[in-house]
Amino acid sequence: MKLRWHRHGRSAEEIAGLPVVTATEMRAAEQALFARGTPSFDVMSTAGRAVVVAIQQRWPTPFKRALVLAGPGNNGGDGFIVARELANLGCDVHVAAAQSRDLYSGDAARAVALWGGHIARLEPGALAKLDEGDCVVVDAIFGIGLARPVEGQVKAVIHALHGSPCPIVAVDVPSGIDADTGEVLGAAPRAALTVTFGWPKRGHLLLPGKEWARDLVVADIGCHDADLPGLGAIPRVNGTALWRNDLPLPSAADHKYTRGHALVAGGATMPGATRLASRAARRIGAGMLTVAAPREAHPFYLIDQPGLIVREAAGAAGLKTLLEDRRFTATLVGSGLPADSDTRAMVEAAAASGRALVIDGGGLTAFADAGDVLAGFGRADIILTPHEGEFARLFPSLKGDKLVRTREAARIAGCTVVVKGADTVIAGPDGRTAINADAPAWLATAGSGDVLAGLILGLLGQGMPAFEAAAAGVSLHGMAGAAFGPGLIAEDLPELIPEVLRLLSEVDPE
Ligand SMILES: NC(=O)C1=CN([C@@H]2O[C@H](COP(=O)(O)OP(=O)(O)OC[C@H]3O[C@@H](n4cnc5c(N)ncnc54)[C@H](OP(=O)(O)O)[C@@H]3O)[C@@H](O)[C@H]2O)[C@H](O)CC1
Ligand SMILES: [K+]
Repeated sequence: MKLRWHRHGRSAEEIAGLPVVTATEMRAAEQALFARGTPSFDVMSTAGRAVVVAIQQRWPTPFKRALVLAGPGNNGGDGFIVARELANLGCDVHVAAAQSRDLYSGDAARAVALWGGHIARLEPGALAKLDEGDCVVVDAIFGIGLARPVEGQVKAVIHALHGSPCPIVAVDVPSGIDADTGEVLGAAPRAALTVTFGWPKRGHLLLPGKEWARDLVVADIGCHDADLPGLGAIPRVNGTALWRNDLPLPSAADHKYTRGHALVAGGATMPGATRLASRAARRIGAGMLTVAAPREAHPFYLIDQPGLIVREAAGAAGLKTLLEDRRFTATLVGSGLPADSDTRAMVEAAAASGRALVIDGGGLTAFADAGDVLAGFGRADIILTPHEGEFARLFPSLKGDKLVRTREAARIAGCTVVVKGADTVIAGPDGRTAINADAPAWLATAGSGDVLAGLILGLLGQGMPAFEAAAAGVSLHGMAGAAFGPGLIAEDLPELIPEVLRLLSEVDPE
């Protein structure tokens, strides 16, 4: 039984590269599996057994008791399989169901028939069992068939679960979490572990669903990627599988110029941000790094990075002149710059130079009321790195979940878009999309975004394709944050890149 684990807040490498599907895509793949001759009830049985194996792996000491909460559909059916399997292992299993035995149909009815035990009503009273402790709760109320907000008795049960010391294992999806968007519809239990089938669902990786699902297991139930309709356009879990082959690593033939000359537009107001980005670009391998800044700002940039070049460039005209030097391979404009017309002009000058470009911070907000100008840029090697606030000001008309909005922004702008957060989404204008699953919460510190912009610049400057540079930058940023952990400040991140690259080089790229 192949189970892929993604422990919450830890590396997602085990699920990296996997398609991230919607309920509709999952159902289509399920049908393809059935069409290949696999009986649907066998798939349900495999799904139920996978939940039990995951529980055994997560909690090696068997629970004395289990309380299975079963809904009216096939998610409930899975629950009855789990109940029987746990009972066969000697666990004292109790089942509470949303409807009586005779109302079940199809595979779920077969699963109910195989459960010989008592079935209580699904109501808060059924949770009394938990008071005895040493009990696991199996949430098999709703899965990908959730069709509307949870209410009534089910809502009351979910509320009564909050604060229970007994861990909750969600079957497929925490009941009440929209599998496509990660939204909480009415109410949902906070799981300790979620076991899903085939592939991760969008709602497992997007907030808030990601926080409700917690540890995630993806169980193989016999589906193949080829069963998925429109596989090429389906988002993927970010990780080395998406960018490793394009990661620029130096060879004996390299020298500073072949490793790319990156340029960062710097100012006098927030030089710290520009310095963090510059340091990160150098740490990730840019052969040379120049900060272009007005003369009065030069002392800020000369203090701590002797290897960094500082050139005078006043505004867009100065930047334009500098970029006539064809040896510059990529530019970053915005980190540490005010959101004003000067900055906007510098972004436009950098875009007009035809060089790969990262637009961050003030460089984005400078277009707050002129999103259509950004739309005119239309180049995949122009990478926008907004956080949600900046995104909302740039694309105020876009609605829907983060994945849908980011994709649409990439399509509209014709650029690569990285919308940052605990569930960062990377989207290319060609429709390729990745969701980052393992950014540690320690990254929520000032300057962290500037480091990310610098990492992406450094990779772009070395000639890495834009989508891969963005995806790799986000991953490496997360790996550095995880490597440091508690007490992380942005200044620590660039200095951890060498360790992250060393670890990567030790991992065999199978
Ligand atoms: N994907 C796979 O490969 C497999 C999935 N399995 C499991 O099956 C579920 C999906 O089962 P499905 O029956 O389609 O849907 P659910 O069980 O998730 O829920 C649907 C039933 O729940 C009712 N419903 C939906 N929302 C609500 C609500 N807010 N309040 C009350 N009732 C609700 C819905 O009723 P309708 O009135 O809308 O018809 C349905 O009765 C999947 O998640 C997996 O766990 C297979 O077992 C294995 C293969
Ligand atoms: K569930």
